[in-house]
Amino acid sequence: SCCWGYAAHNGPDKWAESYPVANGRRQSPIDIVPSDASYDSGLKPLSLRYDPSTCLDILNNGHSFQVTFVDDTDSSTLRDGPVSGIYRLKQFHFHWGSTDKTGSEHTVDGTSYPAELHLVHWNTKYGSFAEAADKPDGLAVVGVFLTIGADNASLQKLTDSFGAIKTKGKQTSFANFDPATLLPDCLKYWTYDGSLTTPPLLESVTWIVCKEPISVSSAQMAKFRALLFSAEGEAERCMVDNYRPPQPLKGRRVRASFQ
Ligand SMILES: NS(=O)(=O)c1cccc(F)c1
Ligand SMILES: [Zn+2]
Repeated sequence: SCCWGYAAHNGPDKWAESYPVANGRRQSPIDIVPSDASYDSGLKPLSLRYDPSTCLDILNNGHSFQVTFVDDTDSSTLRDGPVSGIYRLKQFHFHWGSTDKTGSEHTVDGTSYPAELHLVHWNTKYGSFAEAADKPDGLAVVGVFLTIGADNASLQKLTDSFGAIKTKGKQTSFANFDPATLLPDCLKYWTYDGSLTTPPLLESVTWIVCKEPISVSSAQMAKFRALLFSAEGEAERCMVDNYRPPQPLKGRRVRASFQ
């Protein structure tokens, strides 16, 4: 009944009670079926240009951990790809599982990854994230899958700060982090029209899901899972399985930037 979450009483199956758009026509995430995606030669390469000095802080918001950026200039932007205009980076965050078998929001041919990174950008034609958040072309989120492998030095900078943000509501300064270090070498992507994957589930997102994953080690995943959904002084609830399962495609087309 209270705030939304990922537990049985307030999780994805209950969200439609407070957010009827949960049953809408362009909900996210989806299962991406590569053989059903159509190559679109009109899709441009992604232009992601980030300025590490715009990195502000890292926060446990009770649903995930999030790194927030100063977005009052065009220093950190997404251009081209499937979008027109300039989109500014607002924040990035992750979704992950309780085991390495599950955790991503998008799936590929029904396969889940242990985690998924979301880099959230807003369309500068709307002046602010808040104004852009409910417009059909308001947001563009780049999704990057994480796969178990070698330690990821860039992720290590994030996990090293987790001691200061273990519980809901904690935040700490986080400077000079370059989000480009979290991107795969190859920026081939799938794109489709979708939504926020958490309440308010607004249908305002152009999704750009990278085909190539980045690595994360099992030890690093264990650190993600040691974060807490709960606030200090509350009964400890490990922050795991903070992902929404795939939603119906409802006639949408998924395009590929590659053949
Ligand atoms: N998980 S997500 O769709 O990227 C998202 C959810 C809520 C707010 C936001 F800015 C991004
Ligand atoms: Zn997300």
